[in-house]
Amino acid sequence: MSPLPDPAATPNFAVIVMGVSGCGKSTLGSLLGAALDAPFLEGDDFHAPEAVAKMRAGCPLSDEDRWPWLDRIGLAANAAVATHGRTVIACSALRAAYRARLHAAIATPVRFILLENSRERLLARLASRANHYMPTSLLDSQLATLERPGQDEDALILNTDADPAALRDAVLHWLR
Ligand SMILES: Nc1ncnc2c1ncn2[C@@H]1O[C@H](COP(=O)(O)OP(=O)(O)O)[C@@H](O)[C@H]1O
Ligand SMILES: O=C(O)[C@H](O)[C@@H](O)[C@H](O)[C@H](O)COP(=O)(O)O
Repeated sequence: MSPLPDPAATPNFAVIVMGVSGCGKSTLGSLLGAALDAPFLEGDDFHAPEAVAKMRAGCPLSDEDRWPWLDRIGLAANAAVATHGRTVIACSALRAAYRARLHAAIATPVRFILLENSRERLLARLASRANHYMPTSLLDSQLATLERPGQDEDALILNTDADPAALRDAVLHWLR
């Protein structure tokens, strides 16, 4: 892998790793944050306690639950870009309207990466993940809500059968 561009000479940007629960957002996002020397923001940390309780109880979030959450992520992204010039965010961003909200909230170019896998593989990964509030029973509603980015959104789409380091390198290549 060739060296990254000089951060001082690189325009500001935000990278959002998106997709349904268990697709690998946090795993890839934290690797990308380290590789880009950028703060990594975990979208789960910005949910209201009531929203986490709702998901824990097996109830999908509504648009009304998600709008303020997306706006909080936007504010945190702007703060991270102000201090570091770039940030990497893990955020489900399942619908096109949520991605538009993030674009509107974040005052710098935003690049989306959709992570995908089969329902069976996602269920297995969710089941093997310890200490997480998200029940596997919500996967089907996540998959039903997901609107894959269209061509107009210029997103990178990756399957997470590949190992995380290979995915990280594919994203770094795409960003250049
Ligand atoms: N590329 C990958 N290959 C194998 N396992 C992965 C990969 N990405 C994530 N995982 C595993 O799948 C589970 C869900 O990943 P996670 O990053 O928490 O997903 P998300 O943040 O999208 O919910 C975790 O146990 C993680 O270790
Ligand atoms: O919009 C949503 O419904 C949530 O953001 C959801 O997509 C997210 O998946 C959960 O917060 C669980 O977190 P993980 O994605 O880390 O499983």
